[in-house]
Amino acid sequence: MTTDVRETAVALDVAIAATELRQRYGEFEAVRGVSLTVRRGELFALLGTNGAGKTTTMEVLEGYRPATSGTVQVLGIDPYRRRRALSPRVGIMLQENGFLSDLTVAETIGLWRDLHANARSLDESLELAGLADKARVRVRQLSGGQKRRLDLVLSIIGRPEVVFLDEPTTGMDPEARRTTWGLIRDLVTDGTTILLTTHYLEEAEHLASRLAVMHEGEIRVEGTLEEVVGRHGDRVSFRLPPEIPLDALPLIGGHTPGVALAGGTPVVTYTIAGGDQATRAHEALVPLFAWAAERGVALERLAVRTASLEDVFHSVVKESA
Ligand SMILES: Nc1ncnc2c1ncn2[C@@H]1O[C@H](COP(=O)(O)OP(=O)(O)OP(=O)(O)O)[C@@H](O)[C@H]1O
Repeated sequence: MTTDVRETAVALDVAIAATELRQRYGEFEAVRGVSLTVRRGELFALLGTNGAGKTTTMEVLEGYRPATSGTVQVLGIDPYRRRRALSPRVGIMLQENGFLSDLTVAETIGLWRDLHANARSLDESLELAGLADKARVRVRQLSGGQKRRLDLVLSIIGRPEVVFLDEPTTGMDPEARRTTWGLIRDLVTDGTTILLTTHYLEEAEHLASRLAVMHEGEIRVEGTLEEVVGRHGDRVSFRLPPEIPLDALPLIGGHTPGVALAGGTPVVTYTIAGGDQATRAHEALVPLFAWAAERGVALERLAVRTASLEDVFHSVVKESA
């Protein structure tokens, strides 16, 4: 099989693939064996701590640098060796934009339009950027959030099949962020494949079909939001009844509780993982209520909640500490 045939075969339903990707900067290994697959039409969110290796991973996938080891493919093509073949099909929004800040918004869009065969019109681009009234304004006079929005629109001006968005909504106010999410969702609806990095967990919750949390160069957690938080477990919590000593708290499903102070009051929390996600909280509550009834105590402020993405994120960092 020639390289091209093999590449095409892989490209049918996988848009982005990295296998055992490693990236060194001198002695420092920034990415340590990352494997991920993004299917066509999917939005995959790469989350992680500062310095986790997200941007580095993106840069290798974008073809900015060759991988130190491992393989990467975008639309079945090696993004570094065949960057020119790939570039009309890929849109890239970097963390730092490279605008010529003396140009007006319209001139900047015009410049980008000239680079693409099937570019969106100036009017559509201004509309998508929410900058219809800023066409004659110089780019340097835009706010940080407006520049991000313009940058996003420039990355999709040529209607790419795959888009890399590195922290696309940083610096945007909550309203602008919501509008931008709408734009990103529309791209996905139209079949665009998107790999996005973000520090806003809510952004991943809103947009991602699948997500991964990176830390220290590795993917530590990966899956759909439901899978990721489901694996982490449900939380059952209540105020510790004053008359109950800590060692009298029951085991629930074999788990001991954690006790932490919340506003000066000890709060008991059980993390219920494994089992049937749909019913495990219920199964945990049955023996807990029996225990409380036996002792004649009420479980004050009883709450059951599924783990949040934030819980998952913090535990990834804590496990490494
Ligand atoms: N050109 C470079 N030369 C040397 N080290 C680098 C270079 N670029 C990145 N690094 C280091 O590699 C690690 C990963 O950086 P990277 O920018 O990929 O992380 P990140 O997950 O995108 O972080 P952030 O969320 O802060 O943007 C960091 O420790 C960073 O200091």
